[in-house]
Amino acid sequence: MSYTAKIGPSILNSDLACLGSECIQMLDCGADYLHLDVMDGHFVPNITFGHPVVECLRKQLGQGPFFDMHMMVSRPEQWVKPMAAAGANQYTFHLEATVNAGALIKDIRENGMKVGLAIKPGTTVEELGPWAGQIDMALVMTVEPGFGGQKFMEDMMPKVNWLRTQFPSLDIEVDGGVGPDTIHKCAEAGANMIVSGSAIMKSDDPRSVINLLRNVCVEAIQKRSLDR
Ligand SMILES: O=C(CO)[C@@H](O)[C@H](O)COP(=O)(O)O
Ligand SMILES: [Fe+2]
Repeated sequence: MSYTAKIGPSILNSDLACLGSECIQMLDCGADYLHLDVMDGHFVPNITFGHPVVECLRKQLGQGPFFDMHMMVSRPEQWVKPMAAAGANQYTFHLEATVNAGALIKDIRENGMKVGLAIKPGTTVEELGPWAGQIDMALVMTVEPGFGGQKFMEDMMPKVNWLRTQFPSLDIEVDGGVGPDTIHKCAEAGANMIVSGSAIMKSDDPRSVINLLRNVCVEAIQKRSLDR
């Protein structure tokens, strides 16, 4: 068991006019990484930002913070090089958005980034399975991608459980509606990379929320290791 609990705030619902300082606040509050949601208005019915913003963030924040790019875009192949040049660390693309996941995985690696592979709620985890040995992280969406602040879909947990059983060392991320009320389900199922947007951003005490999410995850990881 080589994975650890990591909390990645999603800055989608933050004040995007102050993106840099919002990210710095999250890191100061103990975030392990930043989950940056890229939407193209085509793969999802919303638009956010692209690699020029990521480049500015990297300049402002320095080399330290880990940027997990959640690419909710129709042609993920198109943005690999620009995102790598902008300073992205991990390129998480959607399985539904490509016809050649193998070539894309190779390209992401050749451009020096880690590989994340995401599935929407309607995609079965068995479709992701064949790629799991070639990626760094699997992202199980727990809402329909496109917007922050939606209700957590508990019926996605069997996917997480299946992945944890089949791939004991894989980083498994959950994203959508995750906060203090839903973290236990995610942690018990085996998720270790926790994306949380509104629950952290809207809290008066983001540090406590981040700590709570991490503690629940750490406990679940310890319990799983004792049960083995
Ligand atoms: O990718 C997405 C939405 O498509 C997420 O990263 C959300 O932005 C997370 O926000 P909450 O659901 O936690 O508010
Ligand atoms: Fe996301």
